[in-house]
This record gives sequence, structure tokens and C-alpha cells, in this order.
Amino acid sequence: MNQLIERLRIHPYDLPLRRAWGSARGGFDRRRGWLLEISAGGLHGFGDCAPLPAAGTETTDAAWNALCRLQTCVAGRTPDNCLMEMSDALAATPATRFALDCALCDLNSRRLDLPLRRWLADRAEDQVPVNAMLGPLERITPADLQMACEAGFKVLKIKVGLDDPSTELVRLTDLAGRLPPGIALRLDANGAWSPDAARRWIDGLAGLPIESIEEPLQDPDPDRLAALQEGADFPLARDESLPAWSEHFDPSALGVRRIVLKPAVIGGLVRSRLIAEHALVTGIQVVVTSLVESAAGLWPTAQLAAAIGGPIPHGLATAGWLAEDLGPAPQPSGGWIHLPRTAGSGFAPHV
Ligand SMILES: O=C(O)CCC(=O)c1ccccc1C(=O)O
Ligand SMILES: [Mg+2]
Repeated sequence: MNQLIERLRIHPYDLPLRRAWGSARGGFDRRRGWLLEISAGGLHGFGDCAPLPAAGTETTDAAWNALCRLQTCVAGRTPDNCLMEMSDALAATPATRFALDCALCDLNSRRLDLPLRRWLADRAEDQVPVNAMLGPLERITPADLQMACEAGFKVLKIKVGLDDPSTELVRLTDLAGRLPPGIALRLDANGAWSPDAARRWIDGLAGLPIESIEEPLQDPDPDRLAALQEGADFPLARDESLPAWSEHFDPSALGVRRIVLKPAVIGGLVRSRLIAEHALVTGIQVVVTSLVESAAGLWPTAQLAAAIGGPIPHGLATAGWLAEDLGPAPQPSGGWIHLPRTAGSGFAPHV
């Protein structure tokens, strides 16, 4: 029943974006990485390794070295034990670990004829709410907001912290004032602000429909964040400043009410689910987001979000940023991503 892994194939890819991604931590206009394909007993499992060091993964070189090591020692292992056996070797390469975990979860759930989300959690949802990702504030027009609202999104995410804080606050206040009822903005400063600038923003946003702010502070000191969070009537979130994975992760010591989990930064689906469970029982909110990966990474990430569940929109509406993809990607509809009942992650490569 538990067939041995016959081989691991590594297919490099280089996908252009429709338009450049921008943030206070820099941007990119292509996504480069490797599609992983693991074969065992006539079944295939897929994973995506697409490092993005600015978001907390290893470098491309480190990922490539780790993939080469995997290629020589994955064959002959069982899909159940492979990740555990390789875990030490992958400790410093979370995007590579994520790719292997996804490929194995895809394969293992196909073997049991289960959607990946059910393999992660018995009570997984079949759809997840998602936010629109509109990009940097300075490029957003009222027409962009209107289009996202008409598409059914309830939470619209905007990148801030790319320009002078007071200029940006005026612009944001103008846009927020145009929103129809029931729509809110999620802001992501990607660590751009001083404590003073962050405080002025939070005070300036009072009364506006703000859903949350990710990474407000340059220096994400938990006491500073806790003081800011105290004065905000919406959650602040930590994302790229989360401490690296450890068994002793304490979500209540972060200073904020929400964490953003990018499984390619955390180092896998199973691990991300453990962190999420831990956070949720402590009363900390959890949002899962992509790294603007290919469909091979976005499908399993959406399956993880469905396994975690909850009403808060996840950052998974990113397929539209890519001009080309490795296969059909999860597409939002009415502000939701609906997951198929088929076995595995849902990813199938273009032939
Ligand atoms: O959250 C989303 O809607 C999309 C994901 C996202 O914003 C992101 C994607 C790649 C790198 C960093 C980030 C980020 O949240 O900072
Ligand atoms: Mg973020």
C-alpha cells in the first residue's frame, strides 16, 4: 500500500507578472522557481519552490542547493516518512521544505482519495473567503476599488509605506471615504514606519473602515506593537517579522492580535496548520497568504486555508498577478475560492 518514492523531478520555470509587484520591501516583475514532481506507485504529487528572500525565505541559490540534495536522496523513501527524514537537511530552506511537503501531501491525499484539505483536517471547509490584492496605494484609483467591490470582495488589500506617511494618509483617507458600506481595507506597511508615523496613521484612521494593518513597524518590538495595538480598534498583524519556526512558538508574545502565515516562509503546510491551531486557541487571528506563487503552490496553500477555516479573508487572490502559469490556478469568485472535491491539491500541470 505504501509504495516507495520512485523519483523526484525538478522542472524550472520563469513566469512574467501582468504588472510589477511593489511594496515597502521591494518588488518583482517575474516569479522564478521549480515545480517539484514526486512519483510513487503510478501517482504524482506536485509542489512549488519559489523563494522570495524579502518575505523571509532562503535565497534562490540556497533553494537550488537544497533541491539538488533532495534529488539524490528522496527516491526509495516512503511518502509518509520522507519529510521527517529530510527535515534537518531542510531546516534553513523553508521554501524548499514547503515544496517537498506540498508534493508529499498531494501524493498522500491522492493515495487516500481525499482532497488535500481533508487530509490536513477532517472538518475542513470547501471554500475560503479571500481578499482582493490591489497593490501599492499610489497606483490605486477609485475605479480599481469599484471593480474589486463589483467582483464581490469584502476586504481590499493595499500596500502602504512606499511614500511619505502624511501624503499617503491623505490619499488613503480619500479612497476609504469612497467605499460602499460593508467593504473594508486591509493595509500592509511591510515594516515601513517609525513608531511615531505608525501612531499618527492609526489615529488618523479612526472611524474609517480599516480591517487590519500588517507589519506597521520597522522595528517589530513586541512591547511597541502591543502599545500600538492597544490604541487601534482593528487587529495589527505580524507577517515577515514572525520568528522562525520553533516548537516553542508563543503566539501571545507577539504584541499583535493577528498572524499572517505564508507556508513557503514557515516551511510547509503541516507546520503552518500546527501554528494556526496554536494561535487560534490563544485568541490570535490567523490569515494564510500566498507568496504570489504559481498554481502549483497556490492550490495547496488554499487547501491549507480551508483546513484552518474561519471567517477572515485569506490572501490567496493572487493568480491574476501572473501573466502565465504552470496550470489552471484557483480563481476567486464573489470573494471566495471554491475548492474541488477531487483528491489531492487540485493542481494539474498544463500539458
Ligand atoms: O495577502 C495577500 O493578499 C497577498 C500576499 C501578499 O500580500 C504578499 C505576497 C508576497 C510577499 C509578501 C506579501 C505580504 O503580505 O507582504
Ligand atoms: Mg504582509
